[in-house]
Amino acid sequence: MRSIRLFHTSSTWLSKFKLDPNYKFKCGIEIHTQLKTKYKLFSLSPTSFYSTPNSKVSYFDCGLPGTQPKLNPEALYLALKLAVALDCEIQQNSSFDRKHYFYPDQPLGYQITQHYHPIAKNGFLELNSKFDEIKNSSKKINIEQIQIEQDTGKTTYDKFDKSVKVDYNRSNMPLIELVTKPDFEDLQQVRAFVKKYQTMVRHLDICTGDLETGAIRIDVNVSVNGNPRVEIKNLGSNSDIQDALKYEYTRQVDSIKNNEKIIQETRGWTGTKTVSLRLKEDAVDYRYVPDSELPFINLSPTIASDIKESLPELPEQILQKLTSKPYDLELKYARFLTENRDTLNYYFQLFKSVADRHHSGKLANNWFIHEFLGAFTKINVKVDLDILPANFLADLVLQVAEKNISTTSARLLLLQIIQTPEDKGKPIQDLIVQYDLGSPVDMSTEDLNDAVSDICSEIISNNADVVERIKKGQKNSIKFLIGLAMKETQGKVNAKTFSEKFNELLDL
Ligand SMILES: Nc1ncnc2c1ncn2[C@@H]1O[C@H](COP(=O)(O)OP(=O)(O)OP(=O)(O)O)[C@@H](O)[C@H]1O
Ligand SMILES: [Mg+2]
Ligand SMILES: [Mg+2]
Repeated sequence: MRSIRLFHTSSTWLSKFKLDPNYKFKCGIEIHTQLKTKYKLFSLSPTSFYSTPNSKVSYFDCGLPGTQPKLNPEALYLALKLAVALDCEIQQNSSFDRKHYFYPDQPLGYQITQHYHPIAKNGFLELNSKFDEIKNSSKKINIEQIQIEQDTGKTTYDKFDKSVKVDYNRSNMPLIELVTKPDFEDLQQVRAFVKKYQTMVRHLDICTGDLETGAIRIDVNVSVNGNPRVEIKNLGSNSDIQDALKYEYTRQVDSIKNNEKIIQETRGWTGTKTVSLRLKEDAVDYRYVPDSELPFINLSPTIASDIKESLPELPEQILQKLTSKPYDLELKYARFLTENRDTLNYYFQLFKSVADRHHSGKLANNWFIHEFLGAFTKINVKVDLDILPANFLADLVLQVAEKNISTTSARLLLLQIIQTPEDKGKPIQDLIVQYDLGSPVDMSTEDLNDAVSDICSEIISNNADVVERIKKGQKNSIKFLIGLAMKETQGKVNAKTFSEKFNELLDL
């Protein structure tokens, strides 16, 4: 199989950075995840991602006096899905608290969160070297808790009129904060955990899973050799997380070597280094109090098992399935498919559609991953699966399998379809006719056999040097001759026919 750029194998850059065995790295992370609900957490304004600033704001979202919160049950349901998928203990009773601080993006003067009684506790996510890029064979990351909370608005500094602008569209959007125990022992584990978490929230369909858009925001806490922890807030990409961790670990190790005291503090990441934002002594006193307007959440004792039954297959189960019979995909391709639900669904449909028509579904593997997705990469176009529905790609695969069209023609047709919007949705059979790609397949006809013989003979006489090489044992050079013949016939005759003919004519 040809390899294409869509896939990365292992991350060699990670191995360049080494922890010093004398300085023990310890890390715990906090993940904020924006839930994909229709409405906001405590109001009926629609959630919005790309709307005009301040166009999706209700009275409650901007903290007008007299307005009251009402919990959106969809947010609760999505949080529970994640909690169950991570094997957390769902708390039958939980409640909301007010975390006070004053900032323009927080119009209520406090954030509603779950400080004293979160919705779920004590879960875990297991990493293993079969499916995750970690050094040990397995590593369990314990989850301390999952809490539901509101997002804040967004402030931006406008350079032109030198003012700070506030957009309340994000205010009161539903978030969950997941807090892990400080179980990470190296950087690979953090990276693998975040990746696995991203894939999981996408599969559960509770969040887009993207760090770059801010749908997931991560704070990391690092300590070395039992010294106080330092928190680095708001890391926006996987590489920022890795770079910030490397920088902070090295900084702390150097401090210890220089006998400097490490203090508990919160730092920010500038893109090249971490800088102090505030020390523990200056920590804000949040004056947590239970929210007086929101009732307790009381859940049925069977809620965890009920939700468990309704969960889709989790990414790890899917990977297991894709790498075993009948799919038998290589792990890197299985991983690629698992990262995107639409791609995965397309693959399963294609596989089934080919298998249903009495062919090995495995024919689909190469055609989907290398030929179809590869064609987009080849011409540098964003993958759009709608261009060719799965059952149509299955038609094409079968046309090739039944030798009604050559592999070369099928490849050309895929490129053509991708670049021609008018071809979208047209049946494959019609396109084969439209582009005159049907091969004169009937090899029983003497005419065709003669035509193939003529073409091959001519190529042989025009390429004496290649023929000599083949005769001397470089059998592979025959591919060059086949290529010339295919070009001559514009891919209408398949490679196997030419291969047989060349072998016959050259007495191989
Ligand atoms: N010694 C340690 N070294 C590294 N990380 C630690 C250590 N002790 C605790 N942590 C991590 O610090 C994080 C603490 O998060 P938590 O949300 O409980 O508190 P916080 O950071 O003080 O609160 P806030 O949500 O306001 O930032 C957890 O992820 C935990 O695993
Ligand atoms: Mg926290
Ligand atoms: Mg924190």
